[in-house]
Amino acid sequence: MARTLCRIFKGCQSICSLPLMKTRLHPSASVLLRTVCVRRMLTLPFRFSPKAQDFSLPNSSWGAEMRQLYEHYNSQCEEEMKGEEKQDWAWKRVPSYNRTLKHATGGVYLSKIYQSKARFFTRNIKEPGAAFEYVLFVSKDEQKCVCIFQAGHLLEGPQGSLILKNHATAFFRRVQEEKYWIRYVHGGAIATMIDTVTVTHASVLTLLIMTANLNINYRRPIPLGSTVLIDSSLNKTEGRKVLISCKVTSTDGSKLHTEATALFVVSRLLGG
Ligand SMILES: CCCCC/C=C\C/C=C/C/C=C\C/C=C\CCCC(=O)SCCNC(=O)CCNC(=O)[C@H](O)C(C)(C)COP(=O)(O)OP(=O)(O)OC[C@H]1O[C@@H](n2cnc3c(N)ncnc32)[C@H](O)[C@@H]1OP(=O)(O)O
Repeated sequence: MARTLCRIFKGCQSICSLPLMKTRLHPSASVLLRTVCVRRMLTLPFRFSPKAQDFSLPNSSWGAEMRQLYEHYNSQCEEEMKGEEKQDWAWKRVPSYNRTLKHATGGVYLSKIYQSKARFFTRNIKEPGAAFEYVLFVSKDEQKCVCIFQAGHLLEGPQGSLILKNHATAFFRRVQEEKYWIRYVHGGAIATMIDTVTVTHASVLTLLIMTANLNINYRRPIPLGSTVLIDSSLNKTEGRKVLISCKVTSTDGSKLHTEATALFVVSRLLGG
C-alpha cells in the first residue's frame, strides 16, 4: 500500500515537474494536460503493477564492459540524502519500462487503458541480453545524453567478409563451416537505438515530440554482441523543432561506427 501511494505521488510529481517551461505551452493546454494525467492516476490505483521492471538496471547478460561503463556513469548520478544535504550529481540514469506511458508517469502503470498487449519496441523481448540491452544517462545540464548499448544475437544483420582476406584452402573450408564469419548488428537495429536515444534526450528537454527526420551515416559495422557508446548532443532548438546529433563509437571512443542527426517536432498542442 505504502509502495502504491509512493508511486502515485512520484507519478504526480513527475507530471507536475515536466519541463513545460521549455516549450511554449498554451496555458489552457497545460492545465488540461495536467488535470487529465493526474485524474487518471488518482482514479486508477488498482491498475498499478507491483512488478514494474526497470529494464535499464544491470542483469546477468551484461558483459564486463557494459557493467564497467554502467558503474562509471552511475557513480556520478544523484546520491541518496546524506544528513540534511542532497549530494550533487553530474548524470541521471533514465529508467526504462516496457510500456511507454510508464516513462511519462515516472513508473505508474497506465497503458492497460489503451492497449493491453502493447509493448515498447526495444523492451519487448523477455530473454535478457537477446536483443536491445541498454541504459541511458542524461547530463545535468541536459545538453548531452549517453547510452551504453550491448547488441544481442537477435539483432543480427550482415555477415562479415573475412573470406576475402585469406584464400588458404584450410581456412576457406573453416569459413565455409561458418567458424570464421563475423556477424554484425542490423542497420535497422542501430537506427532504432539512435532514434531511442535521441528521442529520450529530446523528451527530457520538451514534451510530446515526434521524430520528423533521422539522417544516418553508417561508417563501420558493429560486431554482434559487442558494447558501444551512443552519445547524443543538443544542436539547437528552433520554435517547435529540436535538433540533436548522435555518434555511435567503441567504448573507448577510438572507433566511429555511426553518426546521425535527428529532428524532432513538438506537437502543435504544445507549440502553438
Ligand atoms: C532523468 C529523467 C528522464 C525523463 C525522461 C522522460 C521521458 C523519456 C521517454 C522516452 C521516450 C519514450 C518513448 C518514445 C517512444 C518512441 C520512440 C520513437 C520515436 C518515433 O519513432 S516517432 C514515430 C515516427 N515518426 C512519425 O511517425 C512522425 C510522422 N510525422 C508527423 O506526425 C508530422 O509530420 C510531424 C509531427 C513530424 C510534423 O508535423 P506538424 O504538422 O506538427 O508540423 P509541420 O509539418 O508544420 O513542421 C513543423 C516544422 O518542422 C519542419 N519539418 C517537419 N518535418 C520535417 C522533415 N521531415 N524534415 C525537415 N523538416 C521538417 C517543417 O518544415 C516545419 O519547419 P518550419 O517551422 O521552420 O517551417
